[in-house]
Parts: sequence; structure tokens; C-alpha cells
Amino acid sequence: MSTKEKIAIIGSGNWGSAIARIIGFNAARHDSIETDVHMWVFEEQIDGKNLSEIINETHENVKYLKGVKLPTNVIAEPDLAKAVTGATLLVFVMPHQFLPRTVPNMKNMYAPNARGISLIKGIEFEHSKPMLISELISKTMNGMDISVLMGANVANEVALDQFCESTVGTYVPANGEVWKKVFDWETFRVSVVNDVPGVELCGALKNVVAIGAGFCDGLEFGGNTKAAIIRIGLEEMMRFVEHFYEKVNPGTFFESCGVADLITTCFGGRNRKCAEIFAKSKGAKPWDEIEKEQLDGQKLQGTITAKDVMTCLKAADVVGKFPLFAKIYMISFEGEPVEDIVKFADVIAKH
Ligand SMILES: NC(=O)C1=CN([C@@H]2O[C@H](COP(=O)(O)OP(=O)(O)OC[C@H]3O[C@@H](n4cnc5c(N)ncnc54)[C@H](O)[C@@H]3O)[C@@H](O)[C@H]2O)C=CC1
Ligand SMILES: O=C(CO)COP(=O)(O)O
Repeated sequence: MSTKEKIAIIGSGNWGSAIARIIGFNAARHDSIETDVHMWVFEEQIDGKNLSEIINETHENVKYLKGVKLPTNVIAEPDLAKAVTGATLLVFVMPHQFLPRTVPNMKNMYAPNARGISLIKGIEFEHSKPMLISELISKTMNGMDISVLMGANVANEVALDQFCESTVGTYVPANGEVWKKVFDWETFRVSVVNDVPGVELCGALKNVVAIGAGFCDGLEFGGNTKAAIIRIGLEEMMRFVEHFYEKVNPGTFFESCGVADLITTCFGGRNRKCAEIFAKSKGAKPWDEIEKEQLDGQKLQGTITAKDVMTCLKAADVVGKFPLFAKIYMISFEGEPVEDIVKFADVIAKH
């Protein structure tokens, strides 16, 4: 039996495909990893043909990462149980709303010593308290060790080999080193830290702030205002993490997963872009319509996360300590005028 690590990627969207390219390169160059990497594809039809077949024939995900070639050792597989069979390393990368219905289809076909990593930016909650996606995955997979990878990694730029950094958060340093081998590439530099909640919550919460940054762009505010939103957003991200997860290392916010991801998303991300359009419509255009028109099947995470964050803040009775998060939620879902993005006094007074 092979003692090599075997990688399966669970997801093949915009980020899933971009990171599959790097994973494929690393699997081909490291002797300790099997060269073939299986990538699960949620099957759909493109001009009457299965997307998984198109990927295997053309080595391009023509729907989610058009114009970028994947290495030939990345093999698209529409059957999830088959994709993970014998895998020792499971890479979870899909919009978080699809996770609960996907994981059971893996049918325990992965190797008994399998470890996982989540690249998913979002939160879940249990009893109105935030629950990490990595915790949720671990719980549904009999306590499997789940690390996380988050960073300033807009997928289309990573796919073009533009230099960037990323952060792995892990509980088990030896697993962190394995994941570094899987992801670290000359244009994609990976650091490993021992802080899963900090890394993961940075990745989830910056999407909410990016909605606020998009509102500023839609209102045609200048750089000063957007910088203020980013700074206040960082402060609220730190406060949220401290409030719900006291063991977080403050240094994590200065890794790629923290301030760098916040900045890139507030300038070049999908959440920013869709929020700009929402603001330009004065809040009249529904989010799902904007998502459909602008993202062609890709998914917006910041709006869902804004709702989830608000649920946690209300349950803990701390809304007044998070006026920016609250404002973003109220503008997005309660009809508050978009211009009020910079007016916090009412939130603080009310809570
Ligand atoms: N795109 C980016 O630049 C980055 C995204 N991320 C995060 O990575 C995660 C995955 O994002 P992307 O790969 O960009 O996905 P995406 O936004 O491109 O979403 C499309 C994916 O969802 C799948 N899908 C649609 N309906 C489904 C269903 N019913 N069940 C299962 N899958 C279904 C599609 O097949 C496709 O693979 C998200 O949490 C995102 O926040 C993280 C870093 C960068
Ligand atoms: O997470 C991202 C960059 O690291 C991508 O953000 P968007 O989903 O806003 O594009």
C-alpha cells in the first residue's frame, strides 16, 4: 500500500479551481504526495456538456476560472464518494451554505488517518453562538483534525501567479507542515500559525467589512472614508474574536489572513463589487439579483455572514459594541439608507 499522501479537493468554484492549480503543481513535485489530485465538481451542464468532462478534456474550468489552464494531474470527478476514496488530505473549498448537504455524501470513503483543511470563509452558529466552519466539519467527520487556510487571495489574481501570501492556522504543528507542502508555491507564500479561530474568523468577518467598503464606493466617497471603514472594521473584527474566542493571538491580525485579506477584499473582491451596485441602486436591487447578474454562478458570502454575525451579536446582547457590523446588516436587510453607513450614534444609543 502506498504511504504517500493523497489529496482530494472538495469544491471547484472560482477559488477551488485557482487553488487546485497550485495543489496540482505541488503534488507533482513532492515525492511524499501522490501526483494525481481528485477535485470534486458539483456537476452542471455547459452548452449541453458536463462541466467535469470539459475540465478533464480541456484542463480548464470554463465556468468558474475561464482562461486559466489547470495542470493535467488535477482530475475532475462529479461523484464525491469517488473523489475522496483513499484520500489522506481533504481540502474543503466551497461556498459555506452547501457544506452541510455535501459532507454526508463522502460516505467515509477517505483514509482512516485523513486530515482536513478548510478554505471556506463564513461562520455557522450553534445555540446562537458562532461556530467555526472548521469545527462544524470536524464534528461531522468524527473529530477529524481540521486546519484552515485564509489570506489575501483573490482567486483570479492567484490564478495569474501574481505574488501573494496566505496563512495556515492549525492545532497540530506537524499537520501545519504537511499543509505548507501542499500549498506553498513561489508566488503563493504560506505561513503557519497555531491559531485556528483567529485565522478563520479573520477570513469570515472581512467579508462583512467589504460590504461596507462597497457601499462607500457606490456612494462615491473618497479614500479617507473607505480607510475609516476598513480601520473600524478591523477593530470590530478583533473585538468579535476576543468576545467569542478569548484565546486568539492578536498577532494573527497582522498575518495575511488579517489586515492583508481585509484590504484586498475591500478593493478587489466580489463582496465589494456587489455592495457598490446595491448602494448605487439605493438599496432597491435585491442581493440575489445582483449576485446572479454579476457573479455568473459564483456566490456572495459577506451578506450571509452579516446576518449570521448579527444573530450572534443580538444573542450575546452586544450589538452596541459593533456599530459598523450592525449598520452593514441594517442597510443590507432592514431598509436603512445606504448613506447611513457612516452614522453610528443611533446604534450605540439604542443598544
Ligand atoms: N473566489 C475567491 O477569490 C476566494 C474565495 N474564498 C472562499 O472560498 C469558498 C469557495 O469559494 P469559490 O470557490 O470562489 O466558490 P464560488 O463562489 O465560485 O461558488 C461556485 C461554486 O459553488 C458550487 N455550487 C453551486 N451550487 C451548489 C450546490 N447545490 N452544492 C454544492 N456546490 C454548489 C458550484 O459548483 C461552484 O463550484 C468561499 O467560502 C469563499 O469565500 C476564499 C478566498 C478567495
Ligand atoms: O476572500 C477573498 C480574497 O481573499 C475573496 O473575497 P470576495 O469573495 O469578496 O471576492
